[in-house]
Amino acid sequence: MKKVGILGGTFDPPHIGHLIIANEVLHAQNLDEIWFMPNQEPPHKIKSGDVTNIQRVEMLQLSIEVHSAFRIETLELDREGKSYTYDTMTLLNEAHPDIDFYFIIGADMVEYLPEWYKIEKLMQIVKFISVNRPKYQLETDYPVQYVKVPDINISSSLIRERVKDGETISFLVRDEVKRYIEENRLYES
Ligand SMILES: Nc1ncnc2c1ncn2[C@@H]1O[C@H](COP(=O)(O)OP(=O)(O)OP(=O)(O)O)[C@@H](O)[C@H]1O
Ligand SMILES: O=C(O)c1ccc[n+]([C@@H]2O[C@H](COP(=O)([O-])O)[C@@H](O)[C@H]2O)c1
Repeated sequence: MKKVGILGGTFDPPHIGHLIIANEVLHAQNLDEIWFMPNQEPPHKIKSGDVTNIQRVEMLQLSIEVHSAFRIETLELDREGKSYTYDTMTLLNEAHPDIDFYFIIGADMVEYLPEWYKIEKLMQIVKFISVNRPKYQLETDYPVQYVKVPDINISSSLIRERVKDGETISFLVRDEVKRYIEENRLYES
């Protein structure tokens, strides 16, 4: 069976933390590929409203082109409403019976797991891999594997605040993404 890690996210915008954790998990778990999966509506927070789905996908494309094992899965963008992972993984398992999926989450999402939609059933249809994230706890009663990554204190919120305040985002996102944000005047207000 092919082993694929799914990094679901809002990617508003994608930053180097996403790339680092994807690469670390790819190697630590001997996965074949990582699929970056932008959500339509994040179940637990509100998108910034500054970007379109197409812009988030374009920034993801610019981010992942560095790695031949990185792909984008746009399935959640075809569905309106909140992107519940249970619904998505049911569809992905049906569409790819030859693939063993691993859903990758940062420690902030581990803390939130008890609130996930149909969490008990979700745990039965996909394996979870967690990674550490500064300021969040990894303890959970759910059967989640753990991959230790270098602590990365970068978030999409930080990038948005920096742009709004006219501060640098160099090296926090890929240069191509920085240029895209500037050219499209994203996150300025
Ligand atoms: N610096 C990081 N360290 C570990 N995990 C991270 C990091 N940044 C993002 N993640 C994980 O990547 C996934 C997608 O994150 P997302 O696209 O929501 O970015 P974010 O930085 O958390 O965004 P925001 O600041 O807008 O909440 C989530 O599982 C999140 O926990
Ligand atoms: O299904 C849920 O209830 C659920 C609750 C919180 C987060 N998720 C998913 O977890 C991934 C990371 O979430 P986010 O919002 O931090 O980008 C993303 O794919 C979300 O759709 C899913």
